[in-house]
Amino acid sequence: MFDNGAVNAGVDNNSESKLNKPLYASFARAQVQLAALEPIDYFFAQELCQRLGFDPQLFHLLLALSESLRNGHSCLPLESIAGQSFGFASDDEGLVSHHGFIFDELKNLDKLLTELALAPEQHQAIVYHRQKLYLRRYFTFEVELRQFIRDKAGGSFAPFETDDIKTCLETLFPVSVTNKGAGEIDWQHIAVANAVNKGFSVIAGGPGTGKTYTVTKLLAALIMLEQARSPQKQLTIALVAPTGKAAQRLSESIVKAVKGFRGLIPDKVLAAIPEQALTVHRLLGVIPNQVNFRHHRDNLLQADLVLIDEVSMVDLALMTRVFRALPEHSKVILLGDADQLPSVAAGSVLNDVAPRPHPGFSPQNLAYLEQVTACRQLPEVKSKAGHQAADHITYLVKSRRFDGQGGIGRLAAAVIAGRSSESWQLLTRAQDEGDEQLKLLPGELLSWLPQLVQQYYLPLFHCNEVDEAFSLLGRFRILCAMRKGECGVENINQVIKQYLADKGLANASGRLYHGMPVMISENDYRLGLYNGDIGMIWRNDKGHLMAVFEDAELGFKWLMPSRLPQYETVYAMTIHKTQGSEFDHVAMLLPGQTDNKLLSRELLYTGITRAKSKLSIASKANVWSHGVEGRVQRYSGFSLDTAPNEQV
Ligand SMILES: Nc1ncnc2c1ncn2[C@@H]1O[C@H](COP(=O)(O)OP(=O)(O)OP(=O)(O)O)[C@@H](O)[C@H]1O
Repeated sequence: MFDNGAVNAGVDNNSESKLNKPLYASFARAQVQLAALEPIDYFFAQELCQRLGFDPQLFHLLLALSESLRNGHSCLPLESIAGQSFGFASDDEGLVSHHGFIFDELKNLDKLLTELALAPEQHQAIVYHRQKLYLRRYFTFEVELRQFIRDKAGGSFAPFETDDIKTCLETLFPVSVTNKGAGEIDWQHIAVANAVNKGFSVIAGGPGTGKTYTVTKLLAALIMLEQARSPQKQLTIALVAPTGKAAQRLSESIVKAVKGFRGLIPDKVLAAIPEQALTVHRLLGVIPNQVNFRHHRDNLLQADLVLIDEVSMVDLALMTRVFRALPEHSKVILLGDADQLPSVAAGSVLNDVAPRPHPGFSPQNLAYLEQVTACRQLPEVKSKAGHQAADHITYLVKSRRFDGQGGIGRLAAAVIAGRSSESWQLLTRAQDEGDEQLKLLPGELLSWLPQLVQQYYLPLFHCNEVDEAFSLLGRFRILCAMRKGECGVENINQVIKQYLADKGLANASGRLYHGMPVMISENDYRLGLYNGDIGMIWRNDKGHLMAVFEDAELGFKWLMPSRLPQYETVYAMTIHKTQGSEFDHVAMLLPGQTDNKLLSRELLYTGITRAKSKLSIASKANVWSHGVEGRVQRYSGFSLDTAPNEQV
């Protein structure tokens, strides 16, 4: 069946026996018909059809659902596939390699799934709800998370007096520019005012918009107000981020902000702001070799407030687990940049809770904000229906790092807005216009790569101390869109290793060498090393080659290389893996061809915004515009604004 070349050939829609028989004789036969089919999709669909019947439409819906989950969606909306072909592929000449399968129209698919009784209360492994098909696990996560957030947003804590908030804000924002003139709203001031009386808040904004600066003032505000209300009470605050690197950056930014606030904010208040951030996994308490954490709904965390940074990287399942482990009274503050790539695993929590553009505040919230900040220019929400999720979100818009004139900031803004020709012009003209920040690298890899290696990687071999080497390593990184191909991570790392080996410094055949930068590619909870952690191979005082990693408590953690979990060399890394990190100089390489599903404006934006002061890009014009025009879309059924009985 299906392997005679015709689309949907051999499907007997009327046959009684069809529901008992697998549609394809084997996985290999299915692969002949359907392009990009993975074993997991096939066996998932087989397994479920054993119970639900081998209806061809259902079987292929299940394949599509499994593929959706692999691609990070939390569900499969029927409208995204109804009437369309699935698994079809042809080559450049139009020669068909996989005939695929054509899905029925929406109303027929809807009828089929409705009749199968897959509603949430039916306790099937899959759920059909509001024309979306889910794996029950993800449906449950969405329902749960939405309810948790709504409960927090509903506020089960004692609010502060408005006058006290006003006084506190006057201390924190003494020369507020809130009313300086039209369009000059100080969103940092508004963000603190907005979050200080809520149980759930999101502060979102691009790089350098002052998220950490603002949230440090917010923590100070909460501590001041709490100390005034109950002097004996010490707020327990947990600062967390999804990766070790992001946690380290959060700690550093908070320390810097606290230092800058001395004199403005009482020392007693600043002393109560924690400066050490943890990874989300560490907060929840990893149990080696188990998916469950030490903290969960029956063993709650002790926290009055949990601040989660870089939320775009946190997936749906992990976020739900954090909320499950929180006591009822604890507040949650999420920080992140919703324009960045979503999490690797399924979900797009930040995007789902913080829709853009901001629809405005509800009249009630607006009145409160006007009262405590004296700002009269805030946007009011147009529609008054539903739950006011937008009241819990504030966007910071002004970058303090990129002044709007520098190339990196302008390029990032043009890319995320999808303005492909403008962004390409920024790149091509950068040289002529003397832009110090941007550079378009010439086409041939070997015409520019050696110079960057000499500038940034050769000096690693001349460092006497390991901390000097780490600080050098943190200054520059090559970011690739992909792993494979000439411009992929694997090839670039090999080319650099060979170049260094030719100079007698590195070892290109895979043996360890002094000064080799490595990145961990699997979590090892016992060693406290996580996927994405970056370290170096370094000769210790005794002359032994050791693996060394920066460590928040120890300074450096030294390990025998034989103990390392899986790792790879890291002169170049994927853009995906650099989320949560920044470098003074970034060189970003795009593939040579446009036939690449990974390219998207979110990917380019994430890569661009990893650069603090210099960005060099190697790309062809057509690949660049293909990337800027592409979008990452994540399907989910999650919305905070629907009424409770509408579920998800
Ligand atoms: N209102 C302000 N006045 C002066 N400096 C500010 C202000 N807001 C932010 N900054 C400075 O701008 C820089 C970036 O701020 P911050 O690190 O808080 O931004 P962020 O949005 O958290 O950045 P990231 O992209 O690193 O997450 C810091 O040096 C900070 O001290």
